[in-house]
Amino acid sequence: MNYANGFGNHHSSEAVPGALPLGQNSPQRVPFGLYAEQWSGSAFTAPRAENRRSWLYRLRPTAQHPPYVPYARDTLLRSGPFDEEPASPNRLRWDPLPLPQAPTDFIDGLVSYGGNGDVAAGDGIGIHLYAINAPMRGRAFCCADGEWLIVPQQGRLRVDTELGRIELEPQQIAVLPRGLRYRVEPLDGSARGYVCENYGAPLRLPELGPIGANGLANPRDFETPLAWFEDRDEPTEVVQKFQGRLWTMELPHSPFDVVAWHGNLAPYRYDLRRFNTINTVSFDHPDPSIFTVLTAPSDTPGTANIDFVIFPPRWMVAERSFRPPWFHRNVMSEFMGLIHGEYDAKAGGFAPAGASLHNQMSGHGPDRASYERAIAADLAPHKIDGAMAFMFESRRVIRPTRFAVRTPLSQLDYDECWSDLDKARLAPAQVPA
Ligand SMILES: O=C(O)Cc1cc(O)ccc1O
Ligand SMILES: [Fe+2]
Repeated sequence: MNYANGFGNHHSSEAVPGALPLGQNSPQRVPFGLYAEQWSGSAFTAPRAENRRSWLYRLRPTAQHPPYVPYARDTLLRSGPFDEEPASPNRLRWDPLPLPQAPTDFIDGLVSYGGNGDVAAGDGIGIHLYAINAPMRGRAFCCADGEWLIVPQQGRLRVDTELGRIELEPQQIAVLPRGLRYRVEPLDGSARGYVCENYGAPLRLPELGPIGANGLANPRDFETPLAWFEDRDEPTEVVQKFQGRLWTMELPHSPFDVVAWHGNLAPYRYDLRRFNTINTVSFDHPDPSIFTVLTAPSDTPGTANIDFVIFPPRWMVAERSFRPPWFHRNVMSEFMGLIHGEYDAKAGGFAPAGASLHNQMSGHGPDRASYERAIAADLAPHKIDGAMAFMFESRRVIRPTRFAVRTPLSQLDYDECWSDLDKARLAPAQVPA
């Protein structure tokens, strides 16, 4: 298809031969009278390894637009600071987000569940779900507040972006950099999924350390779309998320008019089924960081603004071990979603398109049924198959939105999944007086 491979590469692409200037970025006269525009995703002076920018050659400069005005429709999209509700030490879990009845496109079908940090400080994340049944017709979206990691759960999407077209299906993900304009179309009538909006440093591949040069998500499996454009003089509403609010303006033409581009700031997709999962071949359940697909670092080494972690199909072979996720309290906060199947720590209640939140230091772990099953299991090699769960793990407490707290999807009985775990048995003589 129309993609170039590799993570963070410098790509060059032209939808019309001869549109891309050679040997320089900004010639006195750009071929065909196109406008050269630099799109900077990092400070000019960021070190090379962090520096991200692309040069776009387009029919009109982005600068040519009327003023933005506040977006009039009600929206459940929220941003940091998340202060609608107190942060709660309680474990939270939600039933699947239903698909809409009325026609709803991607912009209006976004519902924020929570987040942390502050868009103004460029630190933290927003967590949204989408449930949609209509294309963004005559509309484009753009987020100036952060990059968007899109995790489809149901239904294929086509994401037309300024730099090219991405097709996505469940078990694939896309990352859309800050400032990119795009429109989303469900290809199967309706679609549903999760979004992590990252206000901080962009997502990148984790270090591999002693794993070596290969493994986990391999760079060559990341796909960036090639240049594509449309020359349509039809009114298009551009909705921009800026400092936590939506703004809108209308262009008399399509904003998808980039005929050629080159650089290393670009959207990309990745198929989670390509993940080279690494796990124990001896004993004990490793820390789930071994399943990190992408990480967005913070200024504290090894402590991510957000780690995107998956729980893909894999062989469980650990000997003499409790194989599911262990009981746990974590300084990092954990928001989980399920694309399909059953998650090995939860025999019930955690459904595809549902979600859970285990915040900093809240005790969590396998429910009673999963625990009983695991301690009784015959420890023959066993394949966890037909399931794909994921986690957005963040250094800061994830504060729920009002929607998340008040929606009837919120499972008020979530604590019950641990309440009937039996007490450990000691003989009276073993207990200190
Ligand atoms: O289910 C969870 O809470 C996520 C998780 C998974 C795992 O394999 C180990 C620890 C952990 O927190
Ligand atoms: Fe956990």
